[in-house]
Amino acid sequence: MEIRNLTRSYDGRRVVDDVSLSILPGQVTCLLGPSGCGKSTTLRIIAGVEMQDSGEIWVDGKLVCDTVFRVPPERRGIGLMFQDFALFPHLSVADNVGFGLKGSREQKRARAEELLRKVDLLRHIDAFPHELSGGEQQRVALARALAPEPAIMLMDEPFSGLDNRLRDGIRDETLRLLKDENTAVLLVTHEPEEAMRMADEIALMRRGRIVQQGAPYNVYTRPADRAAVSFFSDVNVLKARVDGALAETAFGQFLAPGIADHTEVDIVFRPQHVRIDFDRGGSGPLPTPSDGVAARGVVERARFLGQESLVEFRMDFDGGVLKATVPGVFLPKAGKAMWLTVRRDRCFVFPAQAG
Ligand SMILES: Nc1ncnc2c1ncn2[C@@H]1O[C@H](COP(=O)(O)OP(=O)(O)OP(=O)(O)O)[C@@H](O)[C@H]1O
Repeated sequence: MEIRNLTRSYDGRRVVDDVSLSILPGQVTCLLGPSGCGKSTTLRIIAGVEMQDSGEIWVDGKLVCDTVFRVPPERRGIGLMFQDFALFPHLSVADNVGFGLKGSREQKRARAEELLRKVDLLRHIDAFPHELSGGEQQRVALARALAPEPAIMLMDEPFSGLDNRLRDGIRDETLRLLKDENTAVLLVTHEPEEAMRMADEIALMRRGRIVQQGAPYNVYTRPADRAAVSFFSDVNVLKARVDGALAETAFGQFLAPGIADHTEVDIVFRPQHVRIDFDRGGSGPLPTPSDGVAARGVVERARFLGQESLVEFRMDFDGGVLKATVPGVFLPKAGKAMWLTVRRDRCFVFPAQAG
């Protein structure tokens, strides 16, 4: 499926702004972004329940809709799965799954059996929805959406109604089934973890626009801007000014290629890329090319978060706070002086943003 330059405004405000995307068979593309950025509107336009102001949607080289021509939703070969998926309460599991299918009763039953076996619910084929747990109902909804063999599946926050314990298992199972059926998937979510877990491709959306697109690893390690870094994790930000393609900081110099002299920059890095060293008689580790210069800070607070510990330092050089995470348990006492260094290859330098 190819989406070209979709635009949609409400009351003069563009909520979908020139969105283009390709979605391939057997791949999960995640539309990831904060609440209100236009993800659901994009999905509703693709589903055909909402009209765009401009732009086109193509499937398999055929035009599905532009501003004049429009294939109706039910003839687009698109399956839908939304957060508030509703099974028909008065129909059995088998009839729910077979609902959108053509053919004889036996054929519908056979397809329902095939899919229910795949989601491991064959034993519940004659049960009614209220007899199933939330997670089981979700799997029935997935089987129902996949039953007509849609070439494309649109999923809008499909797992957000489930409790955490169930969610990981159902996500993985859903992924396996979608791959098995070679479906092209567009999944909308506001949770970076979900996108990282599910996606072959992430399209990061902000204020109606796609600001970055790529494999999860690339989007995470080569973010387009400061907001893209902080969307995925906590960040630390150092302020500096460029001089001769270098930005001078208490952690030493950072390369700022392509940024004009005198530009204010943000040097952004994640807490897991801060290294902590103990104070040795008032000094820290010697400078290295990979870690730069050490800067002194005093522990303000340390908390154990389960897999890792988060330590906040009040830094000597500007009185600001920097965060560091350390795997396992590391809970130094407040007031203890330590030295921080930052992995150079994990820092991003961007022209400064306000705030
Ligand atoms: N029918 C409508 N009329 C007017 N404004 C709308 C309509 N539908 C959506 N909007 C507005 O468009 C913006 C984008 O909404 P949309 O639901 O696409 O965002 P989203 O990224 O999916 O957010 P969420 O994750 O919270 O659902 C919001 O500000 C919303 O208030």
